[in-house]
This record gives sequence, structure tokens and C-alpha cells, in this order.
Amino acid sequence: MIDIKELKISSNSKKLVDISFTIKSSTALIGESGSGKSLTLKAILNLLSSSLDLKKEINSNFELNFNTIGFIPQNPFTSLSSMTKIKNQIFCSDEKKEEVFNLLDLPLEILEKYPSQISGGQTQRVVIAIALSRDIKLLLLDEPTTALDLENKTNIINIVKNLKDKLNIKILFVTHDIESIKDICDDIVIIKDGHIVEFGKTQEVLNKPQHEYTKKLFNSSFKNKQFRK
Ligand SMILES: Nc1ncnc2c1ncn2[C@@H]1O[C@H](COP(=O)(O)OP(=O)(O)OP(=O)(O)O)[C@@H](O)[C@H]1O
Repeated sequence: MIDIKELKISSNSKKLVDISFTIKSSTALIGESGSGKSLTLKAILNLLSSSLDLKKEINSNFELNFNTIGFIPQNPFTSLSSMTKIKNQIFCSDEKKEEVFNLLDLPLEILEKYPSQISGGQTQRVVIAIALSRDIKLLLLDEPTTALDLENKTNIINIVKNLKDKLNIKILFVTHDIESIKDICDDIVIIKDGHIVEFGKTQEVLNKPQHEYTKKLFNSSFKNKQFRK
């Protein structure tokens, strides 16, 4: 379990984020634009701008650092170097490359290609492969489906679901799109203006949201969609 006991971020004494929550297995952090999701991820990754003030206390049974955390960004297209073959952007043994490519259903021929020669969905899967090529214990996903079309979005959601079942890694999935996490994350945390307004088991919160903000968020996300089980 990763216990974020205290995470406070402020800028010139303006409070931007003040939250605490736990990641037992897979947690979704949901909120509208500007609610503080990216700042939270950056703080966990130790990538917060030095102009911001941070108070952080996280308890976990492993050290949170570059080797133990994998990060999947919103836009995979800027993550890869365009002039370098994909095989030279993954730093692990050939056996490990093969293992993660098989896990992500990526053809091995892609290793010999340049990023411009593969599709958007494949690019996102390569970015996930790079994260999994290290022995990570926590996977952070920052709206990983935003830049993708519906088919690739469904694909990535299925892949992350599969990873969760197959690998012993914890997941923190940040998004404003509830649809993308409902089958992946066991727990859900709703964030508004840097504060948690509601949290609980995903299905329970989806079926019976308590806070007005959560209700509004769900209604706008799920207009005309059948999502509750
Ligand atoms: N470096 C910074 N200095 C000052 N304020 C900042 C800084 N970075 C972000 N903020 C402010 O902190 C708040 C939270 O920003 P954050 O980027 O975490 O939101 P978000 O929920 O990730 O939004 P989005 O979904 O649009 O990415 C916003 O009001 C933003 O303007």
C-alpha cells in the first residue's frame, strides 16, 4: 500500500493542492481541468517546479524513485525521440524487450522502426513498454487515452486492465474521463480545487455518488451512456 499521508502544494502561499489518500491496488484520481491532478503526479514523481512549495509525507514499503515508478504521459508522441530507432529507446536486455512487447501485443518488427513509422496506438503501447522495461512497482498514468481515437483508447484501456491482472504493480490513473477507469481501478478519489471531495470503491461511488460535484462530473461524462453495473 502507498499511503499519501500529506501532500500540500502551494504557490506564493496560494494553496493549490492539499490532499491525502491511499493507493491499495489501483486508484483513479478524477477531477476537472485545473483541479490539481497533474501537480499531484509531479509531486509523487519529484518533478514539481522548484518555484512551488511542497509538503509531502508518503509511506510505502518501497522507495519511490525513477526505478520504481513508471510514468505514462498524456501525449505519447512527444515522449519518443524521432531520430532514434525504437529498440535504442528501450534500455533493457533483448529478452526483456521481447517479454514486454509480447505482453503489450506489439509485433517485434516495431523494434527496428522509427516512431514516425508506427501508429498512435502502437506509440502509446511502446511508451508503456518502456515504463515496464524497468522493474517498476507503481505505474502513474496521466490521461493516457486523451490523444487517441476511440479504437486505440479501448485498446489501451484493455491493455492496462490486463497489466493490472498480470503484473504485481500498483496503479494511479489520473483522468477526467470516468469511462476509461471504471473497469481498471478498484478505488476512486474525486478532486476539486486541490481538495478531495469524495472517495471510495469505484463501483460504489459510480452507483451512489454523494457529493454534488461528483454527481455533476458523472452526469457530464456519462450523458447517454450506460455505465453503471
Ligand atoms: N507552476 C505553477 N505555478 C502556479 N500555479 C500552478 C502551477 N502549475 C499549476 N498551477 C495551478 O494549479 C492548479 C492545478 O493545476 P494542475 O495542472 O494540477 O491541474 P489538472 O487537474 O492536472 O488540470 P488538467 O486536467 O487541465 O491537466 C491550477 O489552478 C493551475 O493553474
